[in-house]
Amino acid sequence: MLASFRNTKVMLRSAQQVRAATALTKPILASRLYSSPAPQSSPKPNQFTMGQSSGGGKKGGGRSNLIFGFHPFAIFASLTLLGSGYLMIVKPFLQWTDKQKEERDDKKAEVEGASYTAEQIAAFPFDKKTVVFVLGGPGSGKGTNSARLVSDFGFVHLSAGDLLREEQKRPVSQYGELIAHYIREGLIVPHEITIGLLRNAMMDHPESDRFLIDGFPRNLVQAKAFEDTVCKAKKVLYFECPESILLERLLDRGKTSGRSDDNIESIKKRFRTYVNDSKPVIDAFAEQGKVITISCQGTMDAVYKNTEEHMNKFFKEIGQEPTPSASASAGKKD
Ligand SMILES: Nc1ncnc2c1ncn2[C@@H]1O[C@H](COP(=O)(O)OP(=O)(O)OP(=O)(O)O)[C@@H](O)[C@H]1O
Ligand SMILES: O=c1ccn([C@@H]2O[C@H](COP(=O)(O)O)[C@@H](O)[C@H]2O)c(=O)[nH]1
Repeated sequence: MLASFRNTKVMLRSAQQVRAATALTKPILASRLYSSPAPQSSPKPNQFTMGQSSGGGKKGGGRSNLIFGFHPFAIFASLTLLGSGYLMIVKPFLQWTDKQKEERDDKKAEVEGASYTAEQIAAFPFDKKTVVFVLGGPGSGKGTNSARLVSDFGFVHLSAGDLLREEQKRPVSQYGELIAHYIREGLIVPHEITIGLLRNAMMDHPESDRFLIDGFPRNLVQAKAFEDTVCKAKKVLYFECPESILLERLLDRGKTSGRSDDNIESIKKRFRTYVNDSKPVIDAFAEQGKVITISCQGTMDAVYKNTEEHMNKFFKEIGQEPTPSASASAGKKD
C-alpha cells in the first residue's frame, strides 16, 4: 500500500519532471537542431506530426518529426535521464528509508514488548503470582538477602537495578544512554521502561509462582502503575538502615563492584532520591499493613535469620508451604 502510494508519487513526479525537462531542453535542442533557416514550403505530414508547428525547422524535414511539439530525441533523452535518476537515487533512497524504519520498529519491539505479544501479556496469570517487594535504602542488603531467599523459598529474584543495567549494556537498546545517565545521577528511570523490563522478566519464568522484586517501586507513581498494570504485591520486605552504615557499605562495595553509582557523588544523590521519593512508598505500603521491617544492623547471618523467620510466618499466613516448588534466579548482581 505504502509502496504503491510511493510509486504513484514517483510517477507523478516523473511526469512533472519530463515536462519540466523537455521545456528546458526544447529551446536548446531547437537552437542546435533547427539552426538552419526554416523551409519555405510546408512540411509533409508523417505519422509523428500533429499537424501544428510553432517555429524553427529542421534541414530538409522541418518540424514534421515533433511529438506534442517536442523532438523525439529530447523526449528520449529526458526519459532516460529520469529513469536512471530514479534507479540510481530515488529507489535506493526509498529502500534505505524503509530499512531504517524497520530497524527502528525492531528496536522498539525488543525493548517494549520483548518477544511477547499483547495477547500473551494479557493471558499471563500475573494475579496468581506471589509478589514480594524488597525495599530499603541503597546498600541496605536487599540483594544480599534476596539471594538467600531464592534458595530457601523458591523465589525468582528480579532486581530492577540489575535489569536496567543489563538493558543499558545491550548494544541495540534505545534507552542505553538514558539509563546510564539516570543511574549515575541517582535518579529514577521513567517507570514505563522499568515496568516493561520487570513484566518481561516475570514472563520469562512462567513456571514460577513466587517473585521477589528488589529495589522497586522507587516512587509512588511506579508503585501505582505496577499494581494497576501488572499485579499487586502481597508483602513488602523493608531493610531499615541508618545512612552512616549505608555509606560505609556502599563505599566498600565500590572498591570492587565496578558500578558507576558506587562513588561518593552518586551515593549522595541516591540518598536524596531515597528520602524524597522512595521512603514514601514504604510508608504507603505500611499504611496498608503490608510491610515487614527488618533491621540491617548485625551480621549477614543475623539479618537473614530474621528475614527467614518473617518469610516462614508470611507463607503460613497465606496458606502456602514455605518450601520451594520451583527455584530460579534472574537479574543477579554483577
Ligand atoms: N549485614 C551486613 N553486614 C555487613 N555488610 C553487609 C550486610 N549486608 C550486606 N552487606 C554488604 O553491603 C553491601 C550492600 O549490600 P547489597 O548489595 O545487598 O545492598 P542493596 O540494598 O542490594 O544495594 P543497592 O540498593 O545499591 O543495590 C554489599 O557489599 C554487601 O556485601
Ligand atoms: O526501579 C528502579 C530501580 C533502580 N533504578 C535506578 O537504578 C539505580 C540502581 O538501583 P539499585 O537498586 O541500587 O541497583 C538507582 O539509583 C536508579 O537510578 C530506577 O531508576 N528504577
